[in-house]
Amino acid sequence: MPYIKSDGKRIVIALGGNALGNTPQEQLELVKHTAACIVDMVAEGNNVIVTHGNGPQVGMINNAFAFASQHDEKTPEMPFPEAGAMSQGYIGYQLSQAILNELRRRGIMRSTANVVTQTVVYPDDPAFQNPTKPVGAFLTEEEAKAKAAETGYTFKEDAGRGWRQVVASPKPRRIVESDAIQDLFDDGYIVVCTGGGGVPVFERNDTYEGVPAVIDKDRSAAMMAATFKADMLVILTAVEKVAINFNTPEQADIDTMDTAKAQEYIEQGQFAPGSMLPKVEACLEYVGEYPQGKALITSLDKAKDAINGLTGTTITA
Ligand SMILES: Nc1ncnc2c1ncn2[C@@H]1O[C@H](COP(=O)(O)OP(=O)(O)O)[C@@H](O)[C@H]1O
Ligand SMILES: NC(=O)OP(=O)(O)O
Repeated sequence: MPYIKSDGKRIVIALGGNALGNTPQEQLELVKHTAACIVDMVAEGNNVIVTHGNGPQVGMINNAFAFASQHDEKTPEMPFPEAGAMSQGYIGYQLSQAILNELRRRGIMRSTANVVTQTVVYPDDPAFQNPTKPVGAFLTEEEAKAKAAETGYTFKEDAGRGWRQVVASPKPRRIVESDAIQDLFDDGYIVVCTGGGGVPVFERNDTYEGVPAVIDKDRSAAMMAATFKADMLVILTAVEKVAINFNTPEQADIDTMDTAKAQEYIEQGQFAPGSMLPKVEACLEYVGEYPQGKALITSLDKAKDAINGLTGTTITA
């Protein structure tokens, strides 16, 4: 399908878990709505890069192969980096297909391009000593402890929502396919890439090598937004605005915050580690690197209004 090069805003979008759901079947349905929200932004003339999480999906693939290989000698074990690449592949396929279908339905002559992406991380990253990234399903404390005893995996409580396996989440340093993504973006493609933050790789002796870890997709999205000098980083999650005193009777939504105010709230512990804190930190990394940029945290449903300044939480330098 041909595409029209647009002169609108250049936006890097990071999709949260609620845009995808937990199973491929659930996801196939949910991505129709996700695609409609993305195409709403494209229809206004914006150029978008779409990245997405993969915590539940990479955990599911990893668990499935671990279980199957234990019970069937013909099924191999699947290395964790390959499980990450598989998650990027199938999520990217479903997202891209749903976006294409929505573009066609509305008669919009734009096209998608999917890039399975690798992200360089450093071997001496302290994250490797302290796994923090939740992957896979939510378990009860009893289930998690039983699984930990059986497999040796690490499980932690995830922001009051249950127990999940955790793996290391090193800082993204460089997107290997950055030039290709930038060319596709500049040519007007809706680029679906860097899913799950990209498959983490070490770069040693001029060679890339996969690492069993999961990068925070919001951090990789922030790095791309800064690298590509995107006008906006848009982090889409389940809430319309970031709040102080979240989930208490004193909850108050934040419309805008600059770096200094955000740091003050971080020091007060206003943003939960493992959920909202890394999103705010990702926004700060982006505006720190590219102060002309605007970072936005909002919900998928409010994305179009938020990029037009009507809602969401905006974070500026
Ligand atoms: N201060 C806060 N303001 C708003 N939401 C918060 C706050 N602290 C924690 N949260 C929670 O963080 C969630 C977003 O994190 P998470 O669900 O991990 O992200 P993702 O959408 O990427 O999967 C929100 O849906 C909300 O439940
Ligand atoms: N890779 C990543 O950040 O995934 P989730 O958003 O699903 O945790």
